Amino acid sequence: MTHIELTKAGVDYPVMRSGRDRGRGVGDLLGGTIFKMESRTFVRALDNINLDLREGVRLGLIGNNGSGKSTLLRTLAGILPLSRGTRTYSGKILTLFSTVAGIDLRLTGLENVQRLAALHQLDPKRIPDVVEDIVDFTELGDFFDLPVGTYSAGMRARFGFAFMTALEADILLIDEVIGAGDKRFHSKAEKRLETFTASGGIIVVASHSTAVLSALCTRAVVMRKGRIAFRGSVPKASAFFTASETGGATGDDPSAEQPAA
Ligand SMILES: Nc1ncnc2c1ncn2[C@@H]1O[C@H](COP(=O)(O)OP(=O)(O)OP(=O)(O)O)[C@@H](O)[C@H]1O
Repeated sequence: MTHIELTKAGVDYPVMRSGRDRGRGVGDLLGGTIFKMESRTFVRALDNINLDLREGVRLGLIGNNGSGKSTLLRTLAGILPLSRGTRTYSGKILTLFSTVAGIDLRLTGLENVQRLAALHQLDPKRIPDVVEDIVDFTELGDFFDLPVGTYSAGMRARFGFAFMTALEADILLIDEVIGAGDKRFHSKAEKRLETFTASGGIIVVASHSTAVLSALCTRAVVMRKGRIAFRGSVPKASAFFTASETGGATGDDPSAEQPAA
């Protein structure tokens, strides 16, 4: 059964530090927590994260700059090792971080699909169908035969999303890149993600846009200084996030301690 789970997970980045102590920023909302241990400096980017994601979940991550969304996605993906806690998963994980890993900006959309298909060991017989599906979904038209480097950010988001969702993944992890797409793309993406989770897939999307998360996700967690400050429906999480930005919601939400999403 497809699942991905973090238990009491934490990530500390070791950093070089020579600057003086400037104290906390306004409201102390930005970034993780800087601390010293044995004369070395670290940024605690994730702390005590409990997430148990099961089949059919579409989870959004929301939070200020530096609150830990990208670190959490990379931890879920297994790209970053944990400093504490455990990660277990079953299923094939694919990521869409800023762009598709392995893409060559000098090659056309079509050439990239052919290359990436080989990289992902796609059955060559499937490539024509995948190409047709991507052309249809992205609506790139003649741009499909131009180098991907000539695409706008939103066009690249369309291309990357269409390619990743055409592969047979169980868990999709998507960062801010999705926010570059327009409304039409988000509504097409929503339908595709619905189908993906209906057949048992898991999706985690990080975005600053509550509109994007409302369109793509059914649940959300609010990250704050590397911790889960709130978890619940997307509208409730958005309201909590907005209130916390204006000082109306402080401290971790008690429900955040429940490993459910
Ligand atoms: N390579 C790194 N080395 C040291 N610290 C890092 C590194 N990457 C991230 N951090 C720190 O980890 C914390 C979390 O960063 P992360 O990129 O996960 O946040 P984010 O929520 O994705 O931010 P944003 O919304 O700005 O993209 C921040 O304090 C950041 O300074």
